[in-house]
Amino acid sequence: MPGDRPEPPVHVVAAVLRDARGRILLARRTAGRDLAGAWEFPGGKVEPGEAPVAALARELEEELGIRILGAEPLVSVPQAYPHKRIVLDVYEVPGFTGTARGLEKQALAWSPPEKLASYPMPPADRPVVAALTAPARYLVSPEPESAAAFLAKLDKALAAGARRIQLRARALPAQALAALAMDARTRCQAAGAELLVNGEPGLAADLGIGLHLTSKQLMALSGRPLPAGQLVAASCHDADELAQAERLGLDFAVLGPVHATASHPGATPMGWERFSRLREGVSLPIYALGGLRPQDVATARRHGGQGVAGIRAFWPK
Ligand SMILES: Nc1nc2c([nH]c(=O)n2[C@H]2C[C@H](O)[C@@H](COP(=O)(O)OP(=O)(O)OP(=O)(O)O)O2)c(=O)[nH]1
Ligand SMILES: [Mg+2]
Repeated sequence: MPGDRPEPPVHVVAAVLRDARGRILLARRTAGRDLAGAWEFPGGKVEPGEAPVAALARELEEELGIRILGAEPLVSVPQAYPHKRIVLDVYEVPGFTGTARGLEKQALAWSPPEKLASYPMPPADRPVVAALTAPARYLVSPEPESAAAFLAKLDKALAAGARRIQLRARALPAQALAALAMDARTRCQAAGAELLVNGEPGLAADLGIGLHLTSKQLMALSGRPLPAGQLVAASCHDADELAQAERLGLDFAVLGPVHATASHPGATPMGWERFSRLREGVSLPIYALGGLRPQDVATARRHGGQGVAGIRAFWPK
């Protein structure tokens, strides 16, 4: 209907609580409620007029019997469910007093971060788990001028902490690209970083590295092109592409352009509001791309993003 506005989302606050061993607390939703049986981050709905952190403190006192000593924003995930929309606003809690107990008869579990993904959770929680366990920045290589120059930059980027990198070299002949990807793989492995190659499923399979699909490749596929455990990502610009990325079981997507950018002058920027609305329709982790800087991670996280992706601004000079 023209002018029809969707219901405003329900604001939900939830906490990342850690024990002395770094494990994170999950609570199981009890029978008879929506999403019953799913494991979630403890929390609940913000009441009218209530500040989010006050709501968080109240919910954790009611549900777990603890008092929090602070709360730092982690990620705020807009998510559309069949009968409602929510914003799952998640905070890192640096400390708390008391012992967490399931005061509403809910089961509790302390999970190491790397095991979180093995718990069945509501769709809105997948981006939260990704924010806790995967890199906030995704570096996309500028078209390499020479192999040596590219590898020198890669070394610098890895030394500066880059942990997820896309080798995008659309102009290189196949053999030169394969050689460069092998050298890059060695360096990324040594640094504990992930490497994805743009647009080359065969090369990714041969080298056992990740694959970043163009939106055109994404839409032509009918299944996931590499086994689970080998990263597959895609460039997306709209709801159909994101839905296809989710259907294929991809690991993450890049969505943009958020702002105008010199590398894609013809594309219409979507802005943060549209980024959030598109994010709502899928539960994939999504990097924002387009006219962003590495320091825009917090802004991306406020709109439900995993973080930011970029080309020039993201590489050491
Ligand atoms: N607390 C929490 N809620 C989540 C998570 N993921 C997710 O989709 N949700 C959804 C489930 C619910 O639809 C909504 C939270 O509502 P709720 O029913 O738990 O709220 P509440 O604790 O205030 O409980 P109630 O008194 O209204 O039953 O958010 C999560 O990780 N933690
Ligand atoms: Mg609750």
